[in-house]
Amino acid sequence: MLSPAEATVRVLATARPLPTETVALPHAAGRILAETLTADRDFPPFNRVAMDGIAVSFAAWAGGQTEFDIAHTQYAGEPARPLPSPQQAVEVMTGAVLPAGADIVIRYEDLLLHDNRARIQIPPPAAAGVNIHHQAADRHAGDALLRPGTRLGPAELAVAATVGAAEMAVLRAPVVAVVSTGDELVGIGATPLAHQIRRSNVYALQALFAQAGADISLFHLSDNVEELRVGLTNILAAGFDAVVLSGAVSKGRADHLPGLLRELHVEEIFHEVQQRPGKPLWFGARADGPVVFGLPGNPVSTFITACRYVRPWLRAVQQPASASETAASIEAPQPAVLTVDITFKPQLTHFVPVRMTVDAEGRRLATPLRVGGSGDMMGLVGATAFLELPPEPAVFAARTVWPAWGL
Ligand SMILES: Nc1nc2c(c(=O)[nH]1)N[C@H]1C(S)=C(S)[C@@H](COP(=O)(O)OP(=O)(O)OC[C@H]3O[C@@H](n4cnc5c(N)ncnc54)[C@H](O)[C@@H]3O)O[C@H]1N2
Ligand code: MOO
Repeated sequence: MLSPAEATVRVLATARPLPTETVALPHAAGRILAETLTADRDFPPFNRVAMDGIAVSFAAWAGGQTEFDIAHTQYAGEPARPLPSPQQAVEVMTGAVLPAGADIVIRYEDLLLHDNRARIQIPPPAAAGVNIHHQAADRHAGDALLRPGTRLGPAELAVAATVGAAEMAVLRAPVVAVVSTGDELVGIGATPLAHQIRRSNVYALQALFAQAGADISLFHLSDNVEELRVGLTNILAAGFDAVVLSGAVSKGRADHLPGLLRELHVEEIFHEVQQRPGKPLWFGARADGPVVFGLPGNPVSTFITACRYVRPWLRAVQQPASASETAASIEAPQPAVLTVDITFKPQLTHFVPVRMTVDAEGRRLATPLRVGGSGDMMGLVGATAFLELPPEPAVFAARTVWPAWGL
């Protein structure tokens, strides 16, 4: 049976970068940039007044002059007019261009204004430049600001807007079918009969994959082989990048998926991984078609295998071929200190949902949550990561360090 590390290699080997498309800036939120966005001008583009007040010549003020006639007022959005003489001042508003000839701004709070004259109430500082955001202080024209592979969040979109990127090349979002299977499952709006439960897994998967940038369609298929065959045939032909199934991959008489997928020309890449939860995990791919994840149906197994295998695949297909730091940007576990002893005897990698905290020395501490078993989805509430404990040793002592995957 494959280890989680070997299974990961096989999953990621199927990941190809998605094609690029051009989208208008308001539609780029959450997408992965596929080009370099550069500064089209200096930032700030001019010496920008940073406080409302007056602009004067520092040399005049430092030379002893404390009263200045106000020559005119310079608002933000007006072409710059110079300071007529070093003995005068210009009233300036935040965001205005600093008048040529002035090199310091004094806030209204530090002035007395009377009869078009300003008297400065504070001593001059050591040097000019105060309350001025100097041209190119942040970035120079031509500087690369955002590189391919960057996920476009709020800050990145503001940068794109300020350099005038009204549209930009991004990777197409992965399109993913999330499919629940099982005759015991009813919709969330239904009142289940005594032998039924509401389908919950697909909503966890939908939220998880949406966070990872995917476009998701939900489906439900019954355990009836004929219905499964027809439903799967349609889903496999519908142009999805990935099909993620939950349930029906274990050894039960209604666990038809592995056989059916083979019949539908989805090549099995592996079935079963040396892990708990999630041992029955199935993974395959169809030539010129989607990859298919068959996640074990128990809710904790579904969730952890989705985090551990599907999400890295979604990240990998969202790395443009031109991105330089591909390997680094693919998710990696972080070391964390286990806070309690754990004993786990099976020769399986053990995934343990934990809540992470940081101690006074900055160490990341992992405290296991009380999860009743892989059916106990309630136990996952509050989890912020899961530990990956190897098959050996059977006893994991408090204060030892293990890899943790963030949720
Ligand atoms: N004889 C064996 N039995 C089982 C084995 C095994 O190795 N030998 N493995 C166990 C493990 S481990 C797991 S995990 C489960 C996985 O089974 P399946 O993937 O076939 O999943 P199902 O049987 O369809 O469902 C399991 C469980 O999860 C519930 N479920 C399924 N889908 C949903 C959903 N969308 N929302 C909420 N709950 C869902 C389902 O009702 C079942 O209770 O097999 C063990 N058995
Ligand atoms: O290993 Mo299964 O995935 O625990 O319930």
